[in-house]
Amino acid sequence: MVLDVQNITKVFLGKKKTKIYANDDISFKINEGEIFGLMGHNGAGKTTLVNQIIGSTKPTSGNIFLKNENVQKSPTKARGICSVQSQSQLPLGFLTPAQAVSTMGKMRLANKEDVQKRMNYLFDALDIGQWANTEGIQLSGGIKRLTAFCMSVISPGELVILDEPTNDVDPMRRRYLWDIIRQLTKDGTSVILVTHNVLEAEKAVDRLAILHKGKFLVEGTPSQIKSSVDNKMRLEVNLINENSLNNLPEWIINKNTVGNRLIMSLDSNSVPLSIEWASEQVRQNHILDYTLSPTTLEDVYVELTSGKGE
Ligand SMILES: Nc1ncnc2c1ncn2[C@@H]1O[C@H](COP(=O)(O)OP(=O)(O)OP(=O)(O)O)[C@@H](O)[C@H]1O
Repeated sequence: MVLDVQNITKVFLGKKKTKIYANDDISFKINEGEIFGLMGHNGAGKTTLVNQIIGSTKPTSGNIFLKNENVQKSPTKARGICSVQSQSQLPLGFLTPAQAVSTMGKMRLANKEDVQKRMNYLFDALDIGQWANTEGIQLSGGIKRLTAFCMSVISPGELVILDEPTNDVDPMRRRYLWDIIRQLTKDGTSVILVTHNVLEAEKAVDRLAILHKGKFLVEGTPSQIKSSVDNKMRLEVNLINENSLNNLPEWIINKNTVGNRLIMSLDSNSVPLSIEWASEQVRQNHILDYTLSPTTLEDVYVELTSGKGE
C-alpha cells in the first residue's frame, strides 16, 4: 500500500471563530499502480486533503501514512515519496520548459543523463518539443500546464498527485498525457487525480471518491459508484426553447437543465413510456431530439451533490 489516510479531520477557524470542517473524518487507502480520483465542488476540501498528504498542513486529528511512514512524524521522508502538480499555473518567468524540467530532475537527485533522456521522452510523447527552449512568458496556458506536468513526472515519486493536470490542454495532448500516466502506473507509480472533470475521471481512474463539505459522499470504482443509483437511465432532450416543455411526466426521478438541454433520470422499467413520451414531444415540436442511455458518472455526481452545493 502506498497511502493510508486514517480518520483525517481538519478544522479551520473562520470569521468570528466559527469552525470550518474542511475535512471531516476521511479514511481511504491507495495501492501501488492505482489511479485514484478525488472529485468535488469548489471548497469541498480537496486541496486541504492533498496538503495534509504531502505534509504541508497538519491534520486537526487522524493520521496519514505514506509507505508506512507517518507524514506528521517524518514529513521530509514522506514528501520524498510524493510528486505534485498543483492547480495554480507555474510562474515560469523567463525559464524555458527544458530549464524548468531539468532543474526539477536535478532537485530530485536524478542522474543528469537520465534526466535528459526522460525529458526528451516526455517532450516527444506530449509533442511539445518545439517549445522546449521558449521562455515561459511566451508560452500558452496549455504548454505551461504541460511543463508543470513534466516537472512532476521527470523523476516521479511513488505517489504522483495531479491537480487538474489537463486544464487548458487540447484534446490530443490530453490523450498523450494520459498515455504517460498509464505507463507510470504500469511501472508501479500510484496517482491521485484531483479534478472537476467528471467525464475525464470516469475514463481515467481506477477508483474515485466524491468529496462534499469535507466528507466522502461515496467511494469506489466508477461502475460501483454508478450502481449506487442502481437501474437508472438518463433521458437527455434538446429543447426548442427553455419554455417549450412545461409538464414533465411523473416517472421522472430527477432533472437538471444545462442551457437548452434537459437531462432527466428515470427507472429502467420506465424506458418504454419514456420513448413514447419523447417521440410525442418531437412530433409536437416541443423538443428537437432526445437520447436515452445508461446513467453516467456525471449524472451520479450531480444527483449526489445536487441541492447540497454552497
Ligand atoms: N487556511 C484556511 N483558513 C480558513 N479556511 C480555509 C483555509 N483553507 C481552506 N479553507 C476552507 O476550507 C474549505 C475547503 O477548502 P479547499 O481549498 O480544500 O477546497 P477545494 O475542494 O480544494 O476547492 P477548489 O476546487 O475550489 O480548489 C473551504 O471552505 C475553504 O474556504
